[in-house]
Amino acid sequence: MVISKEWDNLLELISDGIIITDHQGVIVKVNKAYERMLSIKAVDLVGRNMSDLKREGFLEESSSLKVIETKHPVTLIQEHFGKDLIVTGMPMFNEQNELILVINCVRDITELNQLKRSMQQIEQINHSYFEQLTYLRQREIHLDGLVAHSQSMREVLTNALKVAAVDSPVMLRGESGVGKEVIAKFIHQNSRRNGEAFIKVNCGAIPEKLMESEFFGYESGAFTGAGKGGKPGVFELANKGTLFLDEVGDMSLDLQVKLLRVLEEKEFRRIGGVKTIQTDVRIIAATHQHLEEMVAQKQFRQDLYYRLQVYPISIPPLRERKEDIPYLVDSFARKYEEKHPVPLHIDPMVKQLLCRCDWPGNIRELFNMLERLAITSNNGEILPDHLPLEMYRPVGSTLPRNFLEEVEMFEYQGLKQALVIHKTTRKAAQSLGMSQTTYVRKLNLYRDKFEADPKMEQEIL
Ligand SMILES: Nc1ncnc2c1ncn2[C@@H]1O[C@H](COP(=O)(O)OP(=O)(O)OP(=O)(O)O)[C@@H](O)[C@H]1O
Repeated sequence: MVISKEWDNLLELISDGIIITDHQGVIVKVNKAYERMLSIKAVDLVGRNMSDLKREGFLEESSSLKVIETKHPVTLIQEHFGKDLIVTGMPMFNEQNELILVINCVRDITELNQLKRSMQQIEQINHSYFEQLTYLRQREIHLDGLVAHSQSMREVLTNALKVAAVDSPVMLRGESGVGKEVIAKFIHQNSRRNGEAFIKVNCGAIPEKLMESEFFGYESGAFTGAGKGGKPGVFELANKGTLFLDEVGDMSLDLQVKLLRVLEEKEFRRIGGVKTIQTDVRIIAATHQHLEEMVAQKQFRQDLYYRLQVYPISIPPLRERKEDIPYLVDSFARKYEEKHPVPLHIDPMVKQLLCRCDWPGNIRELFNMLERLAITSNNGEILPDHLPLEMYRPVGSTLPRNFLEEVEMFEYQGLKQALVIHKTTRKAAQSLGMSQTTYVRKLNLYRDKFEADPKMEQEIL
């Protein structure tokens, strides 16, 4: 098959490499772009069969041979002489539908691939910079004493950082003492409002009658006892800053309506005042209550609930992130040392023992206990035997040494717990579904095994 002069000229104008074979795979045309791309002369290829070139290792795959085999277009990606190539082979048929030529279009995608790899590297670098940035921002606050070592708390901080970047209301959920206020401050410090006021109102602590004036302030003479010159409320004080509404579930329905109105209209009036005051505050609410149930029972307004619940963050209880405890203890010690002349040394075994407790009062309870221990310790040294008896187990003989003893210790705690609740061994045994004899035998056995001073424990029981 001979290619006409016009076609030949045309093929030389194309910037992609072109290599054409006949229906048997014999090369009939190689354009200049192909020669340049693969640094090869057309005369060395024209007249050669693709099957021979493949056999000699010139190429691994031949699109021409594949097209001849299938009679369909074929696209291959090949590495050829150190270059990444994309090759598309197209069949050409005569009027009798017989294959006469295969036209292969070859494009060098080496640079494109390099670009793709560079892009991927840049993306990876960007990602690691972002992670480092988040980490550094968290560390900065960590230096303020905020501990977030556990995975769950790191997720809380990541979410808090995300929401800090916008102005939406945040709802912090979590048991008492888990650190809702700490996270509220963290959000404020990392928001554009940092540097402006952070005002906290405990909605559960202020008598209902005073709540409205606490929120919106009053003008002089607004009511009996209103001070001269009036007083600004928290919405004025927190202007441009953040208003932290702690225990928002304790707010009266009446005040809920007023709060919702301010949030929607962004303006209010002092009690007894005529002037409308514009307000620009970011609301962070917190509660340990089940607000959804309160909404169902009409104790909390649904519209306010949706308004505040735009971005909820749940802070897990300490018992679900005990790995934070040793770091919290260190954080406490650092804070304590800032205020007291005596350095605090907390024995590592104390940290271990503290990790065994469930801390229903969460971090507040942990810190209160540490404070008590720090005060009662002689020289700032806190040792295991300073801990309350139910926490303290002398090292060695009485601490579980293996899995079986761990299980026994667990069983022993259950036996004791049942006795505390049910008062008599008969009822305790009944509650655990065992006979009184078994109960007493196990209790005595474990008591001898795990208690430093069984007599003392007896008194407690
Ligand atoms: N992640 C933390 N790192 C260090 N200290 C913390 C952390 N979380 C809480 N604390 C400390 O624990 C104590 C209780 O925290 P906070 O007052 O924020 O809890 P809360 O959930 O707001 O409690 P409540 O619901 O009773 O108001 C504070 O002394 C606080 O500094």
